[in-house]
Amino acid sequence: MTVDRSARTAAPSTPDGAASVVSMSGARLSYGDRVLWDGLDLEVWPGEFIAVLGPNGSGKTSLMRVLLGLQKLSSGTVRVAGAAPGKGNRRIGYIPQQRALDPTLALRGRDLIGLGLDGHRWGIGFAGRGERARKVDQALAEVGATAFGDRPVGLLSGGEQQRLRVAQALVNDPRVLLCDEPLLSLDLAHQAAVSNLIDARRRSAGTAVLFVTHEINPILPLVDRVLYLVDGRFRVGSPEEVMTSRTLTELYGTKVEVVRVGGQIHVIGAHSDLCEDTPHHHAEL
Ligand SMILES: Nc1ncnc2c1ncn2[C@@H]1O[C@H](COP(=O)(O)OP(=O)(O)OP(=O)(O)O)[C@@H](O)[C@H]1O
Repeated sequence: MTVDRSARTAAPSTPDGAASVVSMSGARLSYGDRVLWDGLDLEVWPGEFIAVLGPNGSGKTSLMRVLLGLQKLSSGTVRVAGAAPGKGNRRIGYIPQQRALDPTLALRGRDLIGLGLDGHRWGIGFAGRGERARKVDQALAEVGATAFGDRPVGLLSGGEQQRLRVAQALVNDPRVLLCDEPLLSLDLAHQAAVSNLIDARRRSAGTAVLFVTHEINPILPLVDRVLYLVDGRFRVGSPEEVMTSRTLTELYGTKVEVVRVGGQIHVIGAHSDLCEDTPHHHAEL
């Protein structure tokens, strides 16, 4: 399915009559007195790429957890791939925040990817061993991991492990791909490779992408809409609508400058934890 994104960037509608794959209405999440977000209405359409931005602790990972069915909303409703979160998990791919795997883990890369196909089931594996192996090989090749697919994952570099996580998330053709800072620890070449892979998949298969990041620039050309969370407030819209000095000043409640240089967006403000000013994402392995 090829998706016309231009028709949907500013005002989400259903140009091809497709149903949204994520639907949140009046969603509120609070921990005790602390409100992470409230009144969140969000429809995400097949093939759409949404960047989820916000400073530390603004509730980006918590949003992922709600969509995965790991965290209940305080109020409001949420549906993912046409079902309550947790029920439709097989249609959700998830790339978690990078954490180094245990060096003693006796699991090969191809086993990790295989878990994305049938890890939710006990006993009987994916129908047809040949078909399963073919899908795993294809997923390994897509992330350029064929050469290390048979090595124990715990002995791989952080970037190699991350590429396997991407393959695992995509191997089951998810309708929704949730990415929690998937480019962290990747060098620039692999940041581009992983971004392009995700982009190609959503264009060819209509997979919707929610992509949590502190830095929008590496993915800016791919982004249809931004969901920007700050201290209980949020804005949703195209990068041109949201990433402006006026909007971010309103959101942060303090003077923020958005500067565009050479096709990149830089956010400059009083907070040290503002998005896009954190260069650690470019760390080499
Ligand atoms: N189960 C929980 N109970 C209480 N507070 C929680 C719980 N889970 C998260 N929080 C708090 O909610 C806030 C939002 O956390 P979350 O991990 O969603 O933020 P984030 O935007 O992903 O942050 P970061 O950019 O640092 O990864 C944090 O202050 C966190 O401590």
